Amino acid sequence: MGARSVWALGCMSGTSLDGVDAALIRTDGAQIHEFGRGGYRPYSEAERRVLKAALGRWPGEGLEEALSVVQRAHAELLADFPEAELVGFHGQTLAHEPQGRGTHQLGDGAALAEALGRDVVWDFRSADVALGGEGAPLAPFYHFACAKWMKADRPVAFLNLGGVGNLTWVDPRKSSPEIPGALLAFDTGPANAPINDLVGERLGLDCDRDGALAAQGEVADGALELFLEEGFFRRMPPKSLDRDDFSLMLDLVRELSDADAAATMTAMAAAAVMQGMEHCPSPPERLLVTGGGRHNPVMMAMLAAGIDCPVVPVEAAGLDGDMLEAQAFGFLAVRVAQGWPTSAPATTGVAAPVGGGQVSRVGSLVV
Ligand SMILES: Nc1ncnc2c1ncn2[C@@H]1O[C@H](COP(=O)(O)OP(=O)(O)OP(=O)(O)O)[C@@H](O)[C@H]1O
Ligand SMILES: CC(=O)N[C@H]1[C@@H]2OC[C@@H](O2)[C@@H](O)[C@@H]1O[C@H](C)C(=O)O
Repeated sequence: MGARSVWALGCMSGTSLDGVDAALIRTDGAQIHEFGRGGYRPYSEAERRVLKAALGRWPGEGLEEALSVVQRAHAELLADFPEAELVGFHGQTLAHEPQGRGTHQLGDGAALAEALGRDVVWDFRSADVALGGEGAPLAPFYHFACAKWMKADRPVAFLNLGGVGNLTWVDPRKSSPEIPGALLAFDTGPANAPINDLVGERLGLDCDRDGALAAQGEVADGALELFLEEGFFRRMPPKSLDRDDFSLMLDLVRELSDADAAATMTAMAAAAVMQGMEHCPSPPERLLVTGGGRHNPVMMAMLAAGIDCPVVPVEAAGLDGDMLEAQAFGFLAVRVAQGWPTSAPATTGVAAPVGGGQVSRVGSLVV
């Protein structure tokens, strides 16, 4: 493919199970040349129930209905983007045990390529896990490109507050042409997923919108301390999590009122990030927050109170925090098509830099 810049369409169905994001990005897999439009296809209540019931399952474990939800949602959304030359299809993570059974993103990229008539890159995480890596997070190489795009000249950190949280520290002054040099990345801990589960179970809500419930509650310090005793927080990065690895959180807040439980879980997500910040090799100039959690003012205020550098949404740097992960998988798709790595020892703990992803070609990309 040389260093040609292509319009890639990245699509992400995240651990929050709210829907599929898609975003266009023009890139050669090293630099961001232009951002394009994005789109969103929410899952219906019934679809979300099907996906939730499929969580924790592996291929061959009765996933036909969930697969058809994922395929249909993506095909519908992606049909609105005829200008895409290449598609990066993350799929829906159902299970993630990098040191155990592997990692499982539901989705059939070959079928999607046929349905769309576009080349599709998919199954981004398996190769990394096969080489001893965590398989996640994979956005860090894209965060590095964002730091360059922003013309950052000092270390910055990116925090994604999705269902799970993940942090990337990047020094934009150091890099090689194909592998970003100075990076450290890892999952920080649970973020929105347990809060969604709490308010879903107790109040039938999708999420604690704008932190309205948490704002009325008191943080239960005892529960917060027990949470921080989890072994995950003593592990050195790189490290990653499955969506429900911290299901004990619901037990820790079971006796609390709705508002106190929401406040405590929000504080848990923020405290996990504060612990994570201690791993940064040097203090970042600022912490740029992406993902749905940046819309939660209670979570953002807790982070700002506990972190030494400014904590701001990525919009402060001209980026789009609702689309950044989808853009990341468009960017990574181009890297895979180039034969370039998508992860490295410092981002996933993989033995050597590796390019994940299967490529299902139907010939849309002129190389
Ligand atoms: N206004 C808001 N107030 C509170 N929470 C919000 C708001 N908007 C979004 N969220 C939270 O953000 C979540 C969606 O975040 P996002 O789309 O970044 O997650 P995801 O991509 O599914 O997860 P992951 O990054 O773990 O794969 C919602 O499910 C909700 O919990
Ligand atoms: C296994 C998996 O799907 N992990 C997701 C999840 O959601 C956030 C966090 O946990 C991160 O590790 C990853 O997603 C982002 C997009 C990543 O790979 O960078």
